[in-house]
Amino acid sequence: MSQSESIYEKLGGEAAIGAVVDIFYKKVLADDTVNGFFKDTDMEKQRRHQTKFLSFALGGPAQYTGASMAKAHEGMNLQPIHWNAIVNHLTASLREAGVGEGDIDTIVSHVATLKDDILNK
Ligand code: HEM
Repeated sequence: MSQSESIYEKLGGEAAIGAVVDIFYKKVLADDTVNGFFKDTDMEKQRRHQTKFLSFALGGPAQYTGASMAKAHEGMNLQPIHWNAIVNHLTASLREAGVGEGDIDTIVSHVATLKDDILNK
């Protein structure tokens, strides 16, 4: 186990992410605080989005070639209430998927570094 192993690798890579994606996806779409942002997003795109989202949040491989976080959320004018909802769904999904509390703390700390890039864009 290398010292640089990311949480993404530790959880089992892309396959393990799939389980979390399904849980997270259901929670996000069931939540009126945030589901409106995804109303024009089709299922296929949604799944890809969530997989990228989680890979990004978990420090996955540098295979992500999409927009910067500021660019990806440009024009959405996301506010703290939306941010908190997403982070809460992420935390609950990781917990349900059996990820340990220590790893969840690490993930939430990492995601927090993206906050300024994502809000008010
Ligand atoms: C927790 C931190 C977040 C991360 C790591 C994240 C990650 C991403 C990624 C990787 C993309 C795809 C960009 C691309 O394909 O070029 C994206 C797009 C998007 N994000 Fe986020 N995001 C976060 C927070 C949020 C929040 C708080 C909301 C709204 C409640 C949101 C709503 C969206 C929407 C609507 C899209 C576009 C989906 C589409 O392509 O139709 N994101 N995000």
